Amino acid sequence: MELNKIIRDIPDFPQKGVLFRDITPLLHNPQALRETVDQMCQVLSQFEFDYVVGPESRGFIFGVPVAYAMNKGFIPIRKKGKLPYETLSREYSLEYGTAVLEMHADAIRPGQKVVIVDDLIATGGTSKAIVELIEEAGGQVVNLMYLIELVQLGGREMLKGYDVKTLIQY
Ligand SMILES: O=P(O)(O)OC[C@H]1O[C@H](OP(=O)(O)OP(=O)(O)O)[C@H](O)[C@@H]1O
Ligand SMILES: Nc1ncnc2[nH]cnc12
Repeated sequence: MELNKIIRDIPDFPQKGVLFRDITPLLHNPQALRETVDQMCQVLSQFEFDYVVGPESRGFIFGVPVAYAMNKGFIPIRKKGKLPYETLSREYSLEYGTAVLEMHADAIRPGQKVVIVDDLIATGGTSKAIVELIEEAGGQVVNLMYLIELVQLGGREMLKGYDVKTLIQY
């Protein structure tokens, strides 16, 4: 199944000049959803790790089923003010704005290994902030896994030195 054919392009969303890659048709299609999660698990099966880390909101969509299928725990990264316990936090910039991400301070113990799962890497700003949160907690990022890579936005360069895997490149 060609997953790239099911992703819908929306010009000028959420602001002028951004070509938004809409994954909702892929989520709507049971076969495409299963294949996406299965392919992510297949790639990640070569790594040893303790947790899947995924950012709100779209990182949750793929991160939790991957964690479930691989019998791992899931660590949510949330936008500022949503996590109830003590947090670590990082400001970051996006293709369309800036924000603050947080992780629970006790989510990762020093030496634990994690993979980051998200729907898409654009500038890499979100993922860089997550890597910094994980490393501040003493964790090690062994892989970063995405459905979509927007190559021209340079996310890979931002994450130089880390192992980035993507299923579809634009
Ligand atoms: O590589 P970057 O330039 O950081 O961009 C990628 C991030 O942007 C999107 O999330 P967004 O912040 O739009 O939030 P959402 O998942 O709640 O829609 C996407 O799901 C990634 O997390
Ligand atoms: N162009 C884009 N399409 C979909 N999600 C995004 N997140 C950041 N940039 C994006």
